[in-house]
Amino acid sequence: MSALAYAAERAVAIRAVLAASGVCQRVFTKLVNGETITKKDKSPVTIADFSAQAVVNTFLHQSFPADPIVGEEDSKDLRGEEGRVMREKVLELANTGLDSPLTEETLIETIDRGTFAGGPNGRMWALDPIDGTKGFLRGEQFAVCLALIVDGQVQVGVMGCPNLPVDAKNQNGEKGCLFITVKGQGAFQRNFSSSTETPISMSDIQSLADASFCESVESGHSNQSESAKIAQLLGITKAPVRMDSQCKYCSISRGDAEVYLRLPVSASYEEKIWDHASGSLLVAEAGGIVSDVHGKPLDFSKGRTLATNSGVVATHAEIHGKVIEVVQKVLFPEGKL
Ligand SMILES: Nc1ncnc2c1ncn2[C@@H]1O[C@H](COP(=O)(O)OS(=O)(=O)O)[C@@H](OP(=O)(O)O)[C@H]1O
Ligand SMILES: [Mg+2]
Ligand SMILES: [Mg+2]
Ligand SMILES: [Mg+2]
Repeated sequence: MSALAYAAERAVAIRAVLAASGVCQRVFTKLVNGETITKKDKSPVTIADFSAQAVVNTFLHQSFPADPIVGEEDSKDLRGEEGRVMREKVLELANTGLDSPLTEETLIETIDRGTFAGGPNGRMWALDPIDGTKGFLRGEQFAVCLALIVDGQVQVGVMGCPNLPVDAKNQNGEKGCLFITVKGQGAFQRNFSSSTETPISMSDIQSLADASFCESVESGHSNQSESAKIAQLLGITKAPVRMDSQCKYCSISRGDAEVYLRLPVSASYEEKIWDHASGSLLVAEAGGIVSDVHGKPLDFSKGRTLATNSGVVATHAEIHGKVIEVVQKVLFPEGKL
């Protein structure tokens, strides 16, 4: 029997995400004020974001040197005299996750391997070294997210969620889980502490009255008053589960909640491919459908953003049509798109 498709990519992605997750956990225990900087759009970035991108990019380059990477971060703030303090910290931290240490020069080069523009052709990796940086800073949920996209289709997704309980029913139990998926091969979860993988699937709810939904913690990332209206119209009575990062996709994929709503707050914001590539494949492989608010599939072939999509609606396949119908009614009451 021939080997499963993308077996090598899956294995390398697991090693890379575990190493980067370890770096993030080490940074968190050391994180102090002043090590967070803010980008032009006011989003935070920490030494952990840079270090984790350097670690993952190093693993990818070792195994797949020809593959381009669409990564969230770049080295701009680490260069020159202004960036020296930050650069030295990032170098030290990144090297805690690597067998062969990077130098200051190779660190910059490695981080900037993530500047690929994306597009419709060929292979590329999409990397969010820390998704949910705000959650990371609060000691709550964040995820290291890596996906392989081939000709615009996500083929492999691996997400490391260091603060996510391995069992949602035991919030005080072991934390740290990895979610793994390859197109056509299903969705799996394993603990950081063991390599045993367990298949996961979305919960097969019979009635929306029993459902609960996930959304962003940040009201600036998803319109929470509209999601409350949608929930009410759907007959959902449970309070929303607010969680940072693609842990939302992971949670619904293993049945902790049934619906993930990300409703656009501003018409001009384009979702980034690294915020959705791995999570959307995980949900699809766990029995769900992921689309934008119009029911259109997410299109990963348009560059670094989902330029032709608006928001995200992820649910079990059985209820997706119904949820989209209500989302449309609430967002576009006059039927205008
Ligand atoms: N305006 C707006 N609308 C939608 N999304 C935005 C917006 N601004 C930022 N971002 C992206 O949100 C990513 C974090 O998403 P979350 O779902 O984790 O939101 S939350 O911060 O937890 O509430 C976050 O990812 P990270 O930067 O990796 O944390 C951003 O890429
Ligand atoms: Mg960010
Ligand atoms: Mg992100
Ligand atoms: Mg990020």
